[in-house]
Amino acid sequence: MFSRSGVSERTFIAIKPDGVQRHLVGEIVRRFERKGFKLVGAVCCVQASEELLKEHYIDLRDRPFYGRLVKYMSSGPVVAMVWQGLDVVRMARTMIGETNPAESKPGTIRGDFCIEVGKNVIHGSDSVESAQKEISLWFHPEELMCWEDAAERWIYE
Ligand SMILES: Nc1ncnc2c1ncn2[C@@H]1O[C@H](COP(=O)(O)OP(=O)(O)OP(=O)(O)O)[C@@H](O)[C@H]1O
Repeated sequence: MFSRSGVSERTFIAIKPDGVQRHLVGEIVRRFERKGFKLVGAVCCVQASEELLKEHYIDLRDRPFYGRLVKYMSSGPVVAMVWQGLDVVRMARTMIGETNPAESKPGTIRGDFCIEVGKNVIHGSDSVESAQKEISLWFHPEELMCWEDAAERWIYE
């Protein structure tokens, strides 16, 4: 197992129903893989319950779009994933872009693949604490894999 401290940081990434419907799953997974991050958990095509989504977005419960957001997220299958690597929470947010795709730079996922905030194709945890909470909400501990990535010695110094 690669032992550098920090490499074991994990983040929760979900491809939202519009990302699945628009056939972006392969493209998004490819970006995270090619960056060098390690996939340690995935539930491909899960229909999230309203109960889970309300808990996931609990911090936004007073926002006017909360009901619409829960409906959008439960409107079709999502792909839920856990990615691991050095500083992965922050770097994944950089790869994803701004909440509003219109403010996201080309080269980011939202900058390249979507237009409106209410259909922004992907979720990524915004802090290490949120990632821990979200991972435990969406996954049982035994669903997460510890595995040795042979490429790690070519990714980290
Ligand atoms: N003004 C809005 N109108 C409609 N939906 C919105 C609006 N603002 C945010 N949302 C939706 O709520 C989600 C969560 O909002 P938040 O402010 O936490 O942004 P985020 O952290 O970039 O997004 P996410 O948590 O999905 O990664 C957004 O990704 C988007 O789908």
